Amino acid sequence: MLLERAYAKINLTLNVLGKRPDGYHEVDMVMQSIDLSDEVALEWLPESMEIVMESQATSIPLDGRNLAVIAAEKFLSAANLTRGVRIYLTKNIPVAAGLAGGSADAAAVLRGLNRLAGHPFSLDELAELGAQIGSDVPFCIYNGCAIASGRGEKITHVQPALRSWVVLLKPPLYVSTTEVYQSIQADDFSNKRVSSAMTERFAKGCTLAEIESLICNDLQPVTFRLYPEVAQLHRKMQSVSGLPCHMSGSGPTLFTLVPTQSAGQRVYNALRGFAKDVYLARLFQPNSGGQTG
Ligand SMILES: C[C@@](CO)(OP(=O)(O)O)[C@H](O)COP(=O)(O)OP(=O)(O)OC[C@H]1O[C@@H](n2ccc(N)nc2=O)[C@H](O)[C@@H]1O
Ligand SMILES: Nc1ncnc2c1ncn2[C@@H]1O[C@H](COP(=O)(O)OP(=O)(O)O)[C@@H](O)[C@H]1O
Repeated sequence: MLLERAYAKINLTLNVLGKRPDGYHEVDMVMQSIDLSDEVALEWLPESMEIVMESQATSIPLDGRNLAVIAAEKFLSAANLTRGVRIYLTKNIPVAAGLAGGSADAAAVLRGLNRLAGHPFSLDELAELGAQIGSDVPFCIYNGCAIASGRGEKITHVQPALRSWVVLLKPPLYVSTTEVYQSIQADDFSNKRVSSAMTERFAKGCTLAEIESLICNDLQPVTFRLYPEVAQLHRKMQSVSGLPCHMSGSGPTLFTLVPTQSAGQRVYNALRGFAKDVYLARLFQPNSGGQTG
């Protein structure tokens, strides 16, 4: 049995630059992994050609619609393998939350099967395969901090990254990424890419306070219009924490960055007074040696 971790992400910047002829939106984002993670266990099935998926999670399909199963199918076909696989997913990342949980699971399956099969693909090749599954999957292959452009699949690694903790609040509702992108109006588009300004500040070793003013998300007003209860929770989170709060991806998860674990614990305790799904996590960088394919 081989274990692979699937890390959630937050968006430190998310600019939507326009709609493309293929129906996707051109984006420019600073993506950052956090150490809130799912665990994927994988093994070959000796006497079966099936992909068998199991999980303790009750809120996601465990059949061919699961992104982990789709990833296994893609991998086997690209590697020209006819083998059965068992996937056991321990789900900790909240679902449909703007944290790329499904994409992270798909990426972990690609990395894990690549290890089981003796590394037929490089990480870059796995990212290309991942792009066929979803726009966020290539980033989840590498983890760490990156600028993501195109529809989100073009990855430029960023080093050094920000060192910080994050407190997350997941509002109790389901947000569809497709619905949010479909609800964008002309005024929501930005003509600027904030990502390079932010990563220049990382390189200068700027403090969290100096980075804070650049955190942005063009999808935030869209989701707030669709779900006013998220806007209301955002106001409450800011007033209770006394800190600027932001939305990740298409939402609805809200987050605030804090410099230390103890500061994070104080904010966590305050938010737990009115919200059930609150998490304290650390921004995650893979080992300096990087992950192997
Ligand atoms: C908004 C973001 C920000 O990181 O994350 P989440 O909120 O999903 O975590 C991503 O852009 C989400 O990427 P991902 O969740 O992989 O989306 P995909 O499966 O590729 O696309 C789902 C649907 O979203 C829309 N879509 C997605 C990406 C993009 N750049 N433009 C789009 O218009 C399309 O309608 C597409 O059919
Ligand atoms: N392994 C998976 N984990 C979570 N969601 C999954 C998975 N496979 C498929 N899905 C579906 O993908 C959709 C988006 O889930 P998720 O990736 O958690 O959202 P987001 O990208 O907003 O963080 C949900 O409708 C969910 O049912």
